[in-house]
Amino acid sequence: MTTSPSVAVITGASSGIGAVYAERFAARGYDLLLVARREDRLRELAAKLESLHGINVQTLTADLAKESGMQAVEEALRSNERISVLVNNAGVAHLAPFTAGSAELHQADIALNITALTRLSLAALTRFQAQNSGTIINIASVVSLHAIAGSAVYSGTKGYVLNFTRGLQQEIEGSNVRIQAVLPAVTATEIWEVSGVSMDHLAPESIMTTENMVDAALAGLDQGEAVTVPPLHDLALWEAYETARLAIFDASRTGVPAPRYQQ
Ligand SMILES: NC(=O)C1=CN([C@@H]2O[C@H](COP(=O)(O)OP(=O)(O)OC[C@H]3O[C@@H](n4cnc5c(N)ncnc54)[C@H](OP(=O)(O)O)[C@@H]3O)[C@@H](O)[C@H]2O)C=CC1
Ligand SMILES: N[C@@H](C=O)C(=O)O
Repeated sequence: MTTSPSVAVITGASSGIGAVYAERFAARGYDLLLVARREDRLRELAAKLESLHGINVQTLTADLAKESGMQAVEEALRSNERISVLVNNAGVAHLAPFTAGSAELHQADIALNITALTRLSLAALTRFQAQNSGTIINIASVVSLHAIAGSAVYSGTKGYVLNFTRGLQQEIEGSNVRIQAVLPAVTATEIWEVSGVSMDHLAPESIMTTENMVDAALAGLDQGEAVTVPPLHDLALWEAYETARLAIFDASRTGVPAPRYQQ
């Protein structure tokens, strides 16, 4: 009896980081379900990966900032029992002063970066927990840890992705389900043109290729990391940050205002 390959669902697979995740999961023998709005790009990538790797690739054209798009992907995640990987990668950035953006623009960015990621995680994780297997990869950002002028909404959404992932990781502890948060820094993709900041304005030495970013992130996944920061060389910095973060949380359970606030 032959068993069908598992399926990896990759959102935002029509360019950049998502397209490389598609290639890497194809090389690992997965069938794919590729999601984005640009159908021509998805079909082109699907044809290439099918012919290179002999796998089956489905495409789903969906706007994940819209209810109908979210529902279409939720339905696939709920109904296809072969899906064992979800890469929540689709995301958008508009890097400009907060008050220069409209309510509609901010709402659409939040819908894609937060709402869609949350709903697709729910659809996938419900089944993954029931079958005690499956992997979710959530693409956050180093700006999950820091915000600068012009990145308030984008950093806010990516902060959500990191903390949301941390919460889920606590809930699945002890099971065979895996959830990883990936925090890329500057990576050479189209997101920069969309964001309003050209990559030409960035320090060339700070820019990582999509291939290096995804390969490092997958190495982190294979090593069992919960949070992977591909370009961070000094791991001691991360460990100090984690230690301080947890220490502040624990030390805040005093029930008493700190002396500096007592008048
Ligand atoms: N590049 C960087 O420097 C960094 C990127 N990231 C994150 O990496 C992820 C991937 O981005 P990246 O590869 O850089 O950028 P790209 O712009 O190359 O890719 C974004 C992907 O998301 C898809 N997408 C955008 N809007 C929608 C939508 N409304 N519905 C469905 N799909 C959508 C795009 O496809 P389509 O337009 O066809 O819909 C595209 O496939 C994002 O979450 C981003 O925040 C994090 C840190 C750094
Ligand atoms: N995507 C980048 C900004 O647009 C980032 O997360 O650093």
